[in-house]
Amino acid sequence: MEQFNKLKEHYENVGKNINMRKEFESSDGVNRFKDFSKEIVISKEVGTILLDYSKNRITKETMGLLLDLARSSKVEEMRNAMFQGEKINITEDRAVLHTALRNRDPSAVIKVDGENVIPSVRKVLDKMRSFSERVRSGEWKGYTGKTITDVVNIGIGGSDLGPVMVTQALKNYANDKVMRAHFVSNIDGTHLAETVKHLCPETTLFIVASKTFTTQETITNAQSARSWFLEKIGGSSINAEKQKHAIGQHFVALSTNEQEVTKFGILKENMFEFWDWVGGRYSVWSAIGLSVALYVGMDHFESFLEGAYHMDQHFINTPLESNLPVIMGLLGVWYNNFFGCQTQAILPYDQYLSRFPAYFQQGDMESNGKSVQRNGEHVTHSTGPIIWGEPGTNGQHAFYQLIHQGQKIIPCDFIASVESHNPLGKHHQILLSNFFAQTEALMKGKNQQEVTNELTKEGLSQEKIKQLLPHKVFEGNRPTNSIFLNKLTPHSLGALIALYEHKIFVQGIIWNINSFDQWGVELGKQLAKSILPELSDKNQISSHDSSTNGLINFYKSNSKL
Ligand SMILES: O=P(O)(O)OC[C@H]1O[C@@H](O)[C@@H](O)[C@@H](O)[C@@H]1O
Repeated sequence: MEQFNKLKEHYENVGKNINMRKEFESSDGVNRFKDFSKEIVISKEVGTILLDYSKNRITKETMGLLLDLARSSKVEEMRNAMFQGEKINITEDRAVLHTALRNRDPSAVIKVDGENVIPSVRKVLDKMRSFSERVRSGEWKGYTGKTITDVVNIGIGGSDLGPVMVTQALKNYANDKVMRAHFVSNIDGTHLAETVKHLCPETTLFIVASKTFTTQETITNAQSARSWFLEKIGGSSINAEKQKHAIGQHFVALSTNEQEVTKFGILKENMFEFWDWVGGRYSVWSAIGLSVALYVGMDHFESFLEGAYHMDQHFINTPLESNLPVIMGLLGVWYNNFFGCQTQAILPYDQYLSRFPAYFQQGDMESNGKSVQRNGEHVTHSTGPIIWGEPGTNGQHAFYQLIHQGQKIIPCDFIASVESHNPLGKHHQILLSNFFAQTEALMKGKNQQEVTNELTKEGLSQEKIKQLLPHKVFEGNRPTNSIFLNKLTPHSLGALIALYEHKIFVQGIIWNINSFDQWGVELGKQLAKSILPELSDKNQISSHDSSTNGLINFYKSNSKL
């Protein structure tokens, strides 16, 4: 593509030689923050989100060329198509409408196959409100008449990671005396066993969360949870009618598949519906968010939706050059496709956001980990990066060494809030001083002269200085974005997640891939299903490759089958 070639040329002639420190120290450097940062107001109460992207290897020309690439890749047209409900998920023939779930415009009309989806969305939200209020207030009782104190969300992937991350992020808005939230995802029996160990069946509500309601891990965990529950309440000593009543009070489902839900034994009225146009990894805004609503209350959940809606509005209405998701998406393309960077780190300086990187590992890698273009042809360019990260400052004492002095360029997103929920004396200022210092250090580095001066000041001999010098030099020029919130609230969290969702969208469009299917997760599932029956007896097998046979036969010989 012409724009790609232009960028390639720009990279060769300018981009690869950009030295950020020199740019900041040049006469124009004082304007660099003003030129390469954007502040958007997300709400009056919550304030703004600031994106500082000045510590990137870019010039104004780079940004201009990247924006041309976005335009020529039809980012705006595809964005509008997504918001309007066109079936842009072509391999599954589905619309992509997680944005409809958080649309707060009372007169919104968004049609899929000629039908406005908004009334159904609002109906489910109403149902979530009335249910969560009844449970939280104690009006909804367990089978022995006790108030529910614990919810266990059983789901995996998109039916788990969102609720896990958001409940963790909004812990400050919850009251553990009203409700505690637990999550079971892994098929490893340990996860369920350790979770229910200290729970009382009379006061526990299980939420079975699965879009398809056929996911092996979730259904098996749900069946085992039901067995645990029934056994605890008296097992076969209580009659079928009583069992049915008890299940009705303690099991609800979040799904698109009514048939499977009722087959499992969950009452239709206890099912919270969503639709095939909600992708699993984009489903926290749907009924999948029920555990969040139960944990923090529906008002906070709706405020979370509102924050995302604000970011949606920003994404739709703002010119590309001031559009946060577009800017972040393009910077990612710049490093991925021109510098050959393989990974992208997400580093929240906020303990509440400790699962944010893990959440976007699925969000980004399941969306853009593709090798085939929308038209079925193989891509000839690099696509989705490897996403990873941990909260600061923990990461600093673990893997930042490689970011500072390793051979790989790792673009990093630093995320922090001006105001902390737990400032604890100086804690928050210490945290923020690290947030500021790291991006400065990564950009600036420390040159030979600076190291020499420092060591001389310490009184080291010339010989020792010579020995240490190469080890203590920091090349710098490591790119970072800083995302600064006023405060982590349901509202700003919603906006932050939507920012990343749309960034992923922009990149998917530029790479011309379908960000909304996930065929890559199927093969392993299929093979596991065919291997499972082979594990039921001691007979040695030879139906696989020698490695797989060897592993299975080792298990068979050594287990107590
Ligand atoms: O919500 P269910 O249908 O159980 O799927 C759970 C997860 O399954 C995985 O294999 C992926 O396809 C994810 O996108 C999905 O979120």
